[in-house]
Amino acid sequence: MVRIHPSILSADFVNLERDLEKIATADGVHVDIMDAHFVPNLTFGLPMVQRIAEVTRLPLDVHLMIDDPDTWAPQYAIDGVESVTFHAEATRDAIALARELRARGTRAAIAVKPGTGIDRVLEHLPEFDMVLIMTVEPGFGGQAFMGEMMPKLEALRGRAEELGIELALQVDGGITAETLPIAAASGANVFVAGSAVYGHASPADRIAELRAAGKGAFDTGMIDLRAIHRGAAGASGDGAAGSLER
Ligand SMILES: O=C(CO)[C@H](O)[C@H](O)COP(=O)(O)O
Ligand SMILES: [Fe+2]
Repeated sequence: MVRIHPSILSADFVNLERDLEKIATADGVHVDIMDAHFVPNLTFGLPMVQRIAEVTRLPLDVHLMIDDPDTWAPQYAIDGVESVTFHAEATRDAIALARELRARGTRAAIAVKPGTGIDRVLEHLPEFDMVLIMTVEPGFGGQAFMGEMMPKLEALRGRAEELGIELALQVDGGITAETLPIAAASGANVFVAGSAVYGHASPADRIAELRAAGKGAFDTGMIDLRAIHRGAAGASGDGAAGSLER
């Protein structure tokens, strides 16, 4: 199933309740928490997430771009929050943190920046409910999609299939009706879109377009699309190499 999670980073923070209503047809709300340390930008914290959870019926997908998630992430496992995503580059102990989040009743997700490899995530895949592959450098909306991250998605989807586990595979950054099918063909099934949704006169129409683009990719057949993408982009396995270290 294709899930569309608009990012409220591109919403009007002063009119957030109104802007949340505009995305009522989505599958979840992507909430970017930035601390001006892990990334060079600042958004908001737990009190805002609590209020967002109160005013929307959609499940929240919290993307923590903060230092020391080992200390702070568990606090975000509140009612209405479906998943808490922390960065591999910021955590001291990804497995202990994932277990703590699951114990608190939320889905545990790990994110990797474009320059970070996925070897350790692959090794411990059953510990996570979702993996977020960043397709831009985290920090800002409106950047261009990095197609060279697709081998990471393919490696993760392949490993999840081998293990027979359900894995949500999320992409964040530069998702549009054109780039979404490329990520879907590589195994992604949860799509974050900020500027594409809120930059459109009708966010609901854009959500429908994104959903149709994703469904089209799955109907066409992922294997065929992967082959087309490889042919077009000459994708190599480079993006999947490396460790979890910065
Ligand atoms: O995590 C993020 C930035 O770090 C945002 O979720 C992302 O940038 C969404 O914006 P856009 O769809 O405009 O690229
Ligand atoms: Fe995000």
